[in-house]
Amino acid sequence: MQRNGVRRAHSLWCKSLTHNLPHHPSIDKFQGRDYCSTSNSCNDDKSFGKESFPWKRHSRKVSQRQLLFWNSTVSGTLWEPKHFHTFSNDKKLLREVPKFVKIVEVGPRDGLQNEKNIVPTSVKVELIRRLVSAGLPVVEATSFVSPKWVPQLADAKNVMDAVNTLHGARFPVLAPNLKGFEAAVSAGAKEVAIFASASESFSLTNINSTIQESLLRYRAVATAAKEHSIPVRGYVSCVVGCPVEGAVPPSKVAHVVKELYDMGCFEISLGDTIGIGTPGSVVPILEAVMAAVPAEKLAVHFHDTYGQALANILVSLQMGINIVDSSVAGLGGCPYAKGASGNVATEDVVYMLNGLGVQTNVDLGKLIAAGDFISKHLGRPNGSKAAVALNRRITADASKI
Ligand SMILES: CC(C)(COP(=O)([O-])OP(=O)([O-])OC[C@H]1O[C@@H](n2cnc3c(N)ncnc32)[C@H](O)[C@@H]1OP(=O)([O-])[O-])[C@@H](O)C(=O)NCCC(=O)NCCSC(=O)C[C@@](C)(O)CC(=O)[O-]
Repeated sequence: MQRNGVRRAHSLWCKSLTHNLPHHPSIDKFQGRDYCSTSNSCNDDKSFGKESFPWKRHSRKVSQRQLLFWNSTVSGTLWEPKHFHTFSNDKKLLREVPKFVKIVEVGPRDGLQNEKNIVPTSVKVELIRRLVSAGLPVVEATSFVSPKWVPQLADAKNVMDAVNTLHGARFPVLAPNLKGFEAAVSAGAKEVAIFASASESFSLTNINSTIQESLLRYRAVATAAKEHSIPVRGYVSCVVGCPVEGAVPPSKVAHVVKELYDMGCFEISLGDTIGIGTPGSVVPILEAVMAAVPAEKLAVHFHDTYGQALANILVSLQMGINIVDSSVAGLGGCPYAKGASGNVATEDVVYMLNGLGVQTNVDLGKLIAAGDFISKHLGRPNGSKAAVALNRRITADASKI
């Protein structure tokens, strides 16, 4: 079948950033959590307590005024949800926003699958380790797809060998067919994700099959996964529009979502693969999908091509969604969706959620350090606006003391 063969157009920025944000032990709190084990259900423990992560105090002599300034800026206390809760989340407009949002970090997979230069396995593993230690409960680690089509993730087995020694998060991997599923299981994966599309053209380009054919394949994967008690996450790409077909009708999105739900996916992520959605187009899609599948089974996955991702996430939260996919440092783009930019940056999502008083259990300082780590490796600035602003602020504030 003819493929677009469109591959990564990247501009290279050469500025690298190094920052030493203080950090804290935070992965233990997740240890002992159960993994999902049943169809359409996943034992996500939303009760794990928000820990407070006071930054290390510097022991140099400063005045009381300087100390207050330091405490409220560099120390990071302004980032903590408790400082926002009382004056934002009680407002009528934001009443519907959930108290807890689960963030699914897709950077190591969705982010790195599109990189021009292949990232060494050790760097991927270090990135994943840092993301886990920042408190992210789910880190999508890699894909068991054809290395011919996605050479960037050809080291999936090696990544999993290292990831299997980490604790404190779930590490789903993409599996496009039984071959991928079997390879994932033998590499020790405990959760897989299947990825369908709401657009026929994108399905052909991305996985070389029609939507119907792909659903048949995925049913086989879901059945095999059930036999292994492996939870399956579902993705639907192009929920707003397709690079070839243009707008995709919400009813078509709802149909594919329902198919994935009926085959046992415990969670289905709605991907605006090319990042064209606005709240105006996202609301009707969510309405159609939520008429077919309960809101608590849905996640949103916005690329930020038009700068609309945070607005789309906010409106999704107001409609009852409490699972958000994002990518550290805004890494990403799809090799088969020309012009698609990176995912919304996890740092920006956490910053917004902190501002709304929504709990995530993610340590923003450690997350920013993880984003800086991978951005430095890729030789370009961190794609998160919040990370850049906070880094700049820390440097500026530190220089005043
Ligand atoms: C789907 C396939 C595998 C179909 O693959 P195919 O080309 O249609 O053909 P095939 O099934 O006949 O296999 C062809 C060759 O691939 C091998 N093969 C077959 N399956 C596998 C496998 N699992 N792992 C490793 N190798 C595999 C197979 O063994 C054979 O090898 P050969 O005989 O030529 O040496 C292929 O098209 C593919 O890998 N596509 C890549 C899809 C992809 O990863 N896309 C990016 C992720 S999706 C996405 O980004 C969207 C999402 C999820 O993020 C949401 C959003 O952003 O909106």
